[in-house]
Amino acid sequence: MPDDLENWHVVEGYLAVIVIVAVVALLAAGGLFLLFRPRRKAPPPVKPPEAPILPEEERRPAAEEGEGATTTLPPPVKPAEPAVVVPEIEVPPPSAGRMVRLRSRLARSQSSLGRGLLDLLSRDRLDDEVWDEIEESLITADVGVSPTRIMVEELRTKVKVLGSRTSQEVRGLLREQLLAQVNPDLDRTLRVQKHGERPAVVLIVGVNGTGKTTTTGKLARSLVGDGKKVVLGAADTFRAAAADQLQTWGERVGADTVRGPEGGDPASVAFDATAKGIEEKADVVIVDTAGRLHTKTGLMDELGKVKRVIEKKATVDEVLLVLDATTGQNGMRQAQVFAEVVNITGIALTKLDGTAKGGIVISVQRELGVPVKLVGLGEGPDDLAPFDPEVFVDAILGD
Ligand SMILES: Nc1nc2c(ncn2[C@@H]2O[C@H](COP(=O)(O)OP(=O)(O)OP(=O)(O)O)[C@@H](O)[C@H]2O)c(=O)[nH]1
Repeated sequence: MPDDLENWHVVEGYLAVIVIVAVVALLAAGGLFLLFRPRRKAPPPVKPPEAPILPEEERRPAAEEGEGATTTLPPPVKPAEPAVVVPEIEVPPPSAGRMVRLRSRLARSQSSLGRGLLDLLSRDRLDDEVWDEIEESLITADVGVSPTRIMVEELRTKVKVLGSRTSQEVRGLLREQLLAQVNPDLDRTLRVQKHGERPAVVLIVGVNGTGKTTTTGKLARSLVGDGKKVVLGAADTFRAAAADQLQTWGERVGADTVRGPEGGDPASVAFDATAKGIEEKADVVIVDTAGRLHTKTGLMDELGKVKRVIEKKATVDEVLLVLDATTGQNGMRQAQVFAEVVNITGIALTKLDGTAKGGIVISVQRELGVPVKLVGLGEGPDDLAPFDPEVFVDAILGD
């Protein structure tokens, strides 16, 4: 074989080796690429749309219909247009006959006293022990020691004269005695008559918490019910809520309320209320005062000043002391402090529906020397009544 041919075979051998190596290298590189190729980032999971949150009452029927039940959603509620609130002026009933209307409330709270006394007085033998029991019943009902003694003495004498008694006679005797102590002859008319162009002024005094502001509001209603034009003065500047409360009472019956800044001078509010009453040609101005029993002189100064400034423009015709019937002797002591610092002309006895101790009517009149003119017989706006002694005594005795 010639040398050239031999060389050519050697070159061919080399070339084949190179090709094989190149193919193997390519395959290896491809495998490595597949193994380590960069991964494409997965897209974020798509969140299913959230179901609308329905109010409790709309969710409940769907649950009751069972799983898979379809619920028809109510059409979206259009927000209501803001309504213009026109306060409705109420027409309260007149004051006359209110105590008769509220008689059942009184009977409910007071008749146990009457029943007890009638039972004791109807016994065949009325010995000292029974008389002691009668005395105790009267004292427990807050009648007061000395009116109780007077009543028991009178009853003893009359029972002796009568001898045997029918239940009607016993009732008659007790009625007579109770009525005498309540005293139907006292003048209980509210002085709310206008003086020419000037309105009458009523000052409401008493300890806070006795129902003073409530009574002022109820009185305004009652006077409006009697056809009078009323202006209110919120001179209880000590308690901010009292002015709001009074204003609400006034708005309900169309009466304007004059108020001042919280903690301001009560006398200045009383003065402005009187001026407003004159300007509006009102019949009555009712001024609610603060009832802080800080010191007696402080109270005297405050109420004295309120009265003096009103009297620059009008006359204070009525000073009503509000007393909570449920507070018994404690309330009575506080009432006495007021009576010492201001000339009280009448008592408004509140919450008489909430106590069996109706005898307080007798004792408070006696202690303070002024008549009970108004009684509160409930929380309703028209549950304030002119006091009527006969209705009161009959409610105690029952039918
Ligand atoms: N049952 C009954 N509740 C009454 C009577 N008078 C007032 N009240 C209630 O007593 C509650 C308490 O009244 P008070 O705490 O004295 O409040 P107020 O009327 O603002 O009185 P002041 O604090 O004195 O201004 C209120 O819910 C009144 O409705 C009443 O004659 N009978």
